[in-house]
Amino acid sequence: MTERFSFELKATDGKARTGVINTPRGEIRTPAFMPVGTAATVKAMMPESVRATGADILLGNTYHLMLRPTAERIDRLGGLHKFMNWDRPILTDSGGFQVMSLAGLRKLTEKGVTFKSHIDGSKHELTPERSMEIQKLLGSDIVMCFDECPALPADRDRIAESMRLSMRWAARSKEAFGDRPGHALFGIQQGGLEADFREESAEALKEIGFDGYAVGGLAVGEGQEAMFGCLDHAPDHLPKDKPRYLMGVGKPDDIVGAVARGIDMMDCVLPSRSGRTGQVFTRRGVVNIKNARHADDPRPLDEACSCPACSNYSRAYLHHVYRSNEMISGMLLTWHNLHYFQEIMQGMRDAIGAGTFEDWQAEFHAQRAQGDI
Ligand SMILES: CNc1nc2cc3nc[nH]c(=O)c3cc2[nH]1
Repeated sequence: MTERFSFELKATDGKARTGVINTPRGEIRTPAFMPVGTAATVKAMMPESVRATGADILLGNTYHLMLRPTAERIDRLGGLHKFMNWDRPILTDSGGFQVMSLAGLRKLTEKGVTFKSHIDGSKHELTPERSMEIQKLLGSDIVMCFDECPALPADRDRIAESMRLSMRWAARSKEAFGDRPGHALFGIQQGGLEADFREESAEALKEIGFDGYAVGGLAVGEGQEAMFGCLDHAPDHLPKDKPRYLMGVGKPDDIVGAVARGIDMMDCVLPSRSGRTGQVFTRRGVVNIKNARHADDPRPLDEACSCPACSNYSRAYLHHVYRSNEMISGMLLTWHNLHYFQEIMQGMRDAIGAGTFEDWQAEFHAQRAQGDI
């Protein structure tokens, strides 16, 4: 077990990379997908089940936990790992993105943001310094800089102004983070879809120096074509020897396309949220389990899947418990979706290691039928 945080690049295939991030709480195999554990739980999953799907690391949300139960209470109770019974690595985001998408009555200044809680309307402030303090109280292994993620579409002036504010906040985040062996601080590249601003942001972050670099400002409604267009150049300016984390992505084909463009880590609520709304991801495409055509279908969701849902239950059963609004529906479908997302990651890690990523991608796309299956 290492006391330090380090990234080992094991192999590359084109722009795709595979490696291992070593942390005091265990290793993270890359490319890695992080299930989202918003309020100290990956919804509908026990932590041991999250691990059983193949996850090495999960994500916690600063915004939600600072409001309820508060970072101070989690610290008094031994930190987030102990609190939620997950002893492997946790990455926490810095809160800015959730403030802009969830909170009420927001006021943005050079200092930070003030806002009203979406839970009880109480007033709060987030600054780079406060975000670092909260993430330290939570005990997270990978801390994210406090940044501002502009809504797209936005004009170039707005994108530049926002990116430059985030770069000043990145420097303040680094200053406030201090020197914490075994813990990592990741900078977040901004710049919208503008190649010149993306390069300027990367240069600013490298000047400050971070343990890893996120590509932020994407998966905000720009669509896959625009996102991939940005990913065709944005990661190129980031250090090759540090992990690259694309925030908030995504659907299976988004994930594959991002890895093909040099991304090492991703997170998304899609597999868990979809597990609760009956949307099931399979190697042949999406199954909407609420569709009446499944009512008498004795087959599993996916014959080739080894998860508990596919091993022990029929589509007819899963259709029934979804329609009956039974809790086991969210449990089984979430488990399946997370299992499938981790299977995609393992497939890519193996293919990149073997130099067969092109063929793997071709097979991945060939298997996907259109629409419901
Ligand atoms: C679901 N899409 C999405 N989730 C995000 C989280 C983020 N956090 C910090 N900074 C970001 O730019 C950022 C962008 C994001 N896009």
